[in-house]
Amino acid sequence: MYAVRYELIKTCKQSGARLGRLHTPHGVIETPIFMPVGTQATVKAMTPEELKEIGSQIILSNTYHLYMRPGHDLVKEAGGLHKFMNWDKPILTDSGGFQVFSLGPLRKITEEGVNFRSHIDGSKHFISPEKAMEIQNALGSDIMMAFDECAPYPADREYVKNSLERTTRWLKRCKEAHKNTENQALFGIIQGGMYKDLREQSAKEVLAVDLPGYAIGGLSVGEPKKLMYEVLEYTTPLMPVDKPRYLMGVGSPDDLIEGVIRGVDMFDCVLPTRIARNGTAMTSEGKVVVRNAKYARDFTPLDPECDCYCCKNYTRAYIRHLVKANEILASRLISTHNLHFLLKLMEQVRQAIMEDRLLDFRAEFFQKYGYEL
Ligand SMILES: CN(C)CCSCc1cc(N)cc2c(=O)[nH]c(N)nc12
Repeated sequence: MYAVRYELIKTCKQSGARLGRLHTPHGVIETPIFMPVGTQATVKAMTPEELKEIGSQIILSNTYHLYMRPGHDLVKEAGGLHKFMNWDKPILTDSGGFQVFSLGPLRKITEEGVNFRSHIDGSKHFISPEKAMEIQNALGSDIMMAFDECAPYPADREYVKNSLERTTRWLKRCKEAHKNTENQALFGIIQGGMYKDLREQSAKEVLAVDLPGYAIGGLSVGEPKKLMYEVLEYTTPLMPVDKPRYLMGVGSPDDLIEGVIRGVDMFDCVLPTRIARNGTAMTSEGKVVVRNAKYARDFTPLDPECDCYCCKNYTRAYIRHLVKANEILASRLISTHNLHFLLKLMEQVRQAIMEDRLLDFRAEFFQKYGYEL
């Protein structure tokens, strides 16, 4: 019996996309789902109440960051991550693999694990699959990601093949080290870069490890969108239909819709909150860079079609003023809007799957947002 169980509700007759429900110890999640990212135990600039208000069903946090600060033992002492950050819905934690590999020259990979220096104070550290599991077990997240290597892009075949094979060996060690299987679900991560035969090999090896869910890693690492869609096209069909499929690190509006059409159920991305802090909003008519002078006397909302707290109460002129004055409220308001925009988009996607019209919805949305089909 797993801690997390996926229920396939319906498949869209027009696109093949899936409508599902993910049952977790902290509640049920309607999929396809976008997961706001809260790397350091907070979705930046947002309170848990505000996240619930805009419809967040689950949030992400990060093993590497919380291990480095404040330490997983402190979070455990606080009663676990849910209690520590006052979030009583599901939490997914990434394993830290991606983060330690992003440290570049500061890290050394061995079969045992990864030696690296802290991005905070340069101190030496070591994370192994076992350590990544110990940390996530201490955090108490509902879904824990296996410790993997996300190969860089581009990367040569030899490197990608050796890396995916080590990721498989690490996955087996993660499963071996997993305590608390009743309350926490371990997801495996399929790698293989942009090579079809290596994706097939990684899928075969990772799916041979019986787990409640699986992710597609190694994408959204700088490759062209078309290449990501191509890899998805031949990877998702290899995955079981009765388990959730999580595409890691993906989150622009077009990528979410294209990913759902290719059979993905779960997504995460820092994009909505990151661009918010740079003063950029996602709106139904495309991006609005609100710091732009043309909005100085624009007394209309960020998005005329949006019913979020920001769009109901503030104008572009006011938000531009806050951005120019580097006021904290600018980040709060634009983050609220951008997250609401993506969560609302996924709600419309789920509705379109229910009505067997997701391809029509894509055409309508792309036309308005200014995307090319
Ligand atoms: C908070 N986010 C920035 C981090 C969560 S998603 C990170 C993330 C993003 C991408 N693109 C690929 C991978 C991958 O292949 N493996 C792992 N473990 N994480 C990944």
